[in-house]
Formats: sequence, C-alpha cells, structure tokens
Amino acid sequence: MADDRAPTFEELATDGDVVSSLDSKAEHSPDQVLRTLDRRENVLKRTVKEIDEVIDHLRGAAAARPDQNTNGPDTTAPTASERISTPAAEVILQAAPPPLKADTANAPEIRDGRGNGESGSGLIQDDGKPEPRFEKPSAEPRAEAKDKTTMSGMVVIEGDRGPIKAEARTPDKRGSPGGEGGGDGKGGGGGAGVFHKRLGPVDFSASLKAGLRAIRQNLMIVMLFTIATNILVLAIPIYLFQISDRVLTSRSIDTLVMLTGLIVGAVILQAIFDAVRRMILMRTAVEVAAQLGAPILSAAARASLHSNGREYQTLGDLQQLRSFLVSSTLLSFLDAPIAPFFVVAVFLIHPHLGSIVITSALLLLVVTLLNQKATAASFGEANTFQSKANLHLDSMSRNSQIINALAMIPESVRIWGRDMASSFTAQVVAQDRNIAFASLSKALRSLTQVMMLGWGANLALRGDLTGGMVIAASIIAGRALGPIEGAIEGWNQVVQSRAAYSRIASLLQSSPLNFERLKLPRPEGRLDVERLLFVPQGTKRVILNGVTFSLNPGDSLAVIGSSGAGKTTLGKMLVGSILPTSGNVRLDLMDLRNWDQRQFGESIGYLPQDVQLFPGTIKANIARMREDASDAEIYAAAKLADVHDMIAQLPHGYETFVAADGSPLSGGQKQRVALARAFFGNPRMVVLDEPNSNLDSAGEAALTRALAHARKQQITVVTVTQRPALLNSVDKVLLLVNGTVALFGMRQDVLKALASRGMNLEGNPLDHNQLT
Ligand SMILES: Nc1ncnc2c1ncn2[C@@H]1O[C@H](COP(=O)(O)OP(=O)(O)OP(=O)(O)O)[C@@H](O)[C@H]1O
Repeated sequence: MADDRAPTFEELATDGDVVSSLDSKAEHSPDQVLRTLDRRENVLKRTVKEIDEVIDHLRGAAAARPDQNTNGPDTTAPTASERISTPAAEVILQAAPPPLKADTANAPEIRDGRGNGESGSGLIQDDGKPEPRFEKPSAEPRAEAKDKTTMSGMVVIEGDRGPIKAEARTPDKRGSPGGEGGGDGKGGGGGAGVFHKRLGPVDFSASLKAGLRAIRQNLMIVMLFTIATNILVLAIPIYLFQISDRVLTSRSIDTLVMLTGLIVGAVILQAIFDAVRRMILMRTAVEVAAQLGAPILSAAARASLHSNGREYQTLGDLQQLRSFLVSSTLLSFLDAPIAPFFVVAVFLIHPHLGSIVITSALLLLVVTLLNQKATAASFGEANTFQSKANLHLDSMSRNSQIINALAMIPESVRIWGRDMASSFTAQVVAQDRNIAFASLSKALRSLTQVMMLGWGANLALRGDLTGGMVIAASIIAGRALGPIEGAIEGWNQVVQSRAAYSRIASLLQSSPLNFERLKLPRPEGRLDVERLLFVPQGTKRVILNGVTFSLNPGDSLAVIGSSGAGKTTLGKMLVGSILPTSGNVRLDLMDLRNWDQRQFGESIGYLPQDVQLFPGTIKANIARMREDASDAEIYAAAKLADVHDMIAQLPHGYETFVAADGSPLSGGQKQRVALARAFFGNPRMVVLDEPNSNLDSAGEAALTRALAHARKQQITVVTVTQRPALLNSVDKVLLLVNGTVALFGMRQDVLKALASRGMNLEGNPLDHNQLT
C-alpha cells in the first residue's frame, strides 16, 4: 500500500514546474543544481515584476474604461500615474467640494406640489409683480447632452480621488439657460456664466462598485499566489517523506543534497509568493480607502443634515474594512478553498487518516457556526456603544472651551465612560465566547494531530504506511484545518467588517447626492412659502404651523417674534438646512428639495445665528472655501457686506488666519465676516439670522448699509431679528407667534397693526421711529 501511495506525493510535488524541473536534474552535480536555482530565482524576480505590471495594467485599463464608455456610471478611478497627470480643468473641479444634490426623500410629493406652485404663482401675480422668466428650463439640458461625453468618468477626491461622476458636463461658460438673471456677467443677479458652473452629478454606487472591483481584481491575483504558496507548502512534508522513505533506505548523499536544494528553493519561493500576496492585499486596502474615502465623506456630510452626524463614523467603517483586507483572517479565508485538496491528499495517503481529517473539519465547522451565533449579538452591541462613545468624544472636542470654562470635564468623561463601559461589557461577553470557541477549535486541531499520529503509527505497524508518510499526512492535515481555525479566531473581525461594509454600502447607495437634478435658470429670488408644518422627528411638538407667505425678487423681510416662536427654524427651512414635515419652500417656483443642491447653495446666502468660521484665512472663509474664487468676487462680497474696512484694520487683512474657535476675531468681527460669506457669489436670496446680535453701533450701521446695498442689487433678504433697529431696513415684516404667522405685510402696516393691538417686539412700547 505504501509503495502505491508514494508516487502520489511525487505527483503532488511535480505539480509545480519549478519542483519538477529541478527534480529532473536531480542526478546532476550540486553546481548544476545551484545554477538552476539561480536561474529560477531570476525567473521568479521577472515573474514578480511582470505581475506588478499586470496589476498596474489591470488598474489602468479599468480606470481608462470610463473614458471609453460615456453612457454608464459604472466607472473606475484612475491609477496613481493618471492622477498625477490630471489635466488643469480637472484640478479646478477638484478644488471645489463634491457637488451636492437636493434631497429626494419627498420627491413624489414635491412633484405633485409643483403644480400647486404654479397656481401659487398666480397668487403672487396678484401683488402686481412680474412673473419670473422661467419658461424654458428644460431645453438646455437636452442641448448639453453632447457635452456630457467630454468629461465623463472624471474622478475627484480631495485632489486625489472622489465620488465617481455618473455623467459629467462641460462647465457652463455662458451662464444659465436663456441668460436668466440679467445675463450681464456680474451685476443684478448676473455673474451667471461662471456662477452656474456645474460639477456634474456623482454616482456613489459607481464609486462603491469601483471599490469592489478593485478588491475583486486584486483578490483574483492574490488567489493565484495563494494557490502557488499552498502547493509549495507541501514541500516540507514531501521532503520528510522522501528523506525517510528514499534517502534513509538508499543511503544516497546525492539524493539528499538534491532534495535539500530543491526544498530550499521551494521554501524561498513560497516565502516570496506569500510576501507578494500580502503586499497586493496591502495595496488593495489602500486602493479601497482611496476609492471610497471621498464618496463616504461627501455622502456622510449630506446625510448628517438630518441626523446627529453619526454618518461621519462611516469613515471609521472604511478603516475597519481596510484592516480586514490586510488581516490574517482574510488570508485564512483565501486559504480555505485549497483546504479540500489537502484533505484529498491525506485521503490518498490513507483513507483512515483522511476520515480523521474530515471528521475534524466538520467539527470545526460546527464550532465556527456556534461561535458566530454566540458572538454576533454581543459584538453588535459593543459596536453600537462604541459608536455612541465616539460621537460623544467628537462633541467634547468641539466644545472643549465650554467644557473647560464650566468645569464640565468630570461629567463629560463620565458620559463617555458610561458608553465605553457598556461597550467593554458587551465585548467581554463576546470575546469570552470567542476565546472559548477558539480554544475548543485549537484543542480539536491538536487532538486531530494526536489521532493522526497515533492511528498512523498503528497503520505503520501494520505495514500499511511508512513513518515518513505518517508525519507528512499529519503536516498536510494541519494545513487543511488551519484556515478553519483562522476563520474562527478572526470571526469577530469578519462580523465587524461585514457590518462596516453594509453601512458603507447603504450610505453610498441611498445618498440623495446620487440623484441628478435638472439644471435650472439662475433664480431671480422669488420666494414662496406654502403651509409649512414642522414637527421635529421623534417629538409631537409643532414648531411651525401653516406658515405661508411670498416674497418677490428684491423684497426684504424681517421675521420678528418672541424667543422660541420658531424664527430660526423658519430661517433654516428657507435655506434647506432642515426639511419641513409638510409644506413647501420654493425659490423661483421650484421646491428646494428639487433644486440641484450645489446650484441652490451658490444662489443663496445664509448667516446662521451661531456663527462658525472654518479654520483658514478670512478670504477663504468669505469665499466659502472655494479655491476657484477670484479676488474680485471676495472683495465684492466684503464690500457688499460692508466689512472691507473692518478687515483692512486687521494686521494681515484678508490673509488673517482664523482658528477653529474663531480667534483672533471678536464675536462681532466673526459675524461680519460671516455676513460677507453670505453675500459671496452675488446670491439671489439671503437669510440672515440675528445678524446684529454681536454688533456694536458701527457694525449695525454697516449692516444697515449692506441691507440697503442688497436691496439695490435686487437680492431678496430675509432677516430674523428681535431688534427694532433693523426694521427700518426692510420692506415687509412677518410676526411669528408660536410657530404661526400672526401678521405679515408691508412694514408700516404691520407695525401699525402691532401698535394698535398694543403688541410690541420685546415687551416694551414700540419705538416711535418704527411707526413712521
Ligand atoms: N429639532 C428640534 N427638536 C425639538 N425642538 C426643536 C427643534 N428645533 C427647534 N425646536 C424648538 O422649537 C422652538 C423654536 O425654536 P427656534 O430656534 O426656531 O426659536 P426662535 O424663534 O429662533 O428663538 P430665538 O429668538 O430665541 O432664537 C424652540 O422651543 C425649540 O426648542
């Protein structure tokens, strides 16, 4: 029986051509053998180089595909070399953040509402104002259809990679279709040409697919190396077998030398193949992180609008995925498909030994399944608490000043510690079980080895096997069971990575940024607010109820009311930073949810109540961090907001660097820079929430001048205020009481009505000036 089995090992050994060719020269001198080995090493080096080239080629081909196929979003990011040679046009686009698209959550409802909006336009015409020129918005996109092919497949990522564009368009040089908004370049709603440059839609699903494709392509290459590595792993058992059954019986030194040389070559080759596959996996991990980083951040930034910002943690999920790709757990999974061949090899040595391995493998599989069942829930719970703790940590870092000033460190740490403790508790439960199952699987494996050797010895005593075959079978069995054991040990990582991937996929696939919006004419600034109802999610409290009003282009409105009346909420709704529970906000008749987010953002300005500046220079802040902003545009915004003089007083002027906490600017200065930011790009509608809350009298005077200037520019301005002083700068006033419109009309009429009802803005008698 032993003699029958021996050739089987040789067959196994001769599967690799390196082994076989050396074997065939076994009868030659050691010098020849060494020369052969040298040659083989060179061949190996060349092979590794060629494989590197193939990888590059595959990536290059995949990246080039989008350029050839302009119709589909299924594109791949460029290789590193392609990125370096990014043309200038792309660089400009990269400078700007990824394009945002309006939220589509309520799209069907909005489309129905569009009809309502048209009837709403009739109401507005009653005011005697002209109907906006808005008739032919759909012609341009069709006319642009040809241009779409010119820049397709462009990949943008913080200067490196980014969301894949579903279809790209040539930036609109002429401005909005039909020359809407004056079409005179800059003034009076002009500047339409450059201002309405579109970055084109993005397709996060395509980014995800490209990331997956990168993984798949590289894994296929890794699999080839894995097969080669696993074949070469057989070298040691074969060596053992040959020594005990051939060398020791023939007492041939030549055979021993030849065999040793052969095995040394095989072991070196195996080590190199193993290193190469790990290197490819490492590069795959980097590739995936580069492919998906920017799309995830873009999608998270958009999704966080309607949540507490937990979507940003999806970047952590990407990190998890990256770690998994370079983990030994993945290698175990890659080795797993080859394990059955090892089992067959043991079977060929002796069916009894094969049966032992199969029984052990089945038992290990059962242990794996039990392990999965026993640990999945606890690991999930641990991750949930860990996420909560991370969120809290994030808010701590943002509020470090207040935490220190109010000595809130112990409380903040306690809250973080509570979540971490819950996470650790769940982790301990899960890890306890995982360790128990891992130990069980280790014990099973060791017992398998004992059984193999024990029963093998018995078979050898009976003359069915040689000693070398028994040891070889034991080593091969170890290789067969290794992947299963590795999978059990790394199961936690598998669970976490799977969850991380599904979070990434759902964020990218459900992102509203995926949906392209029709490119509309540059708005004139007509605002229609229709029956707004706002009930915050998870509450039953009505914050805004049936708010309805309209403004014509160039109108200025002050929203007044007591604290908590809903003024800020209304302001946020006008700029789309929160969505109404029902009702519509329309700019130039189109519901905000149906505007292209990027175009809408460029058409409006917003000064929030709680002003935050980005770390960067004043000019960058005014320019909304856009690198393609011209100095003239920045200066124009500063002049319009009347902050140029204030900035000129700063030691470094426009180049003054603003830290994350706003220093060195005072609260009032920050507010004025933010005012200029609101007016940047010559917006058609601006919402200012308490713009004078931090201003001194000079600042208030500047604000008044800015509002007058805005009126001249026909910019629609909505100012949320509680101060009477600003009322002189507006045409209309809206009084909000408990989320409903109590009064709305021309300033004098509203103020008179207030006075006649004995009402006031701040609980005091009305200022006489405001009545005139
Ligand atoms: N997301 C939310 N969840 C629950 N309540 C909210 C939410 N947003 C606003 N509110 C509540 O709605 C009310 C109106 O808030 P809002 O900030 O709009 O008032 P305001 O008129 O601007 O007040 P102030 O003049 O003091 O700034 C407040 O009572 C506030 O607590």
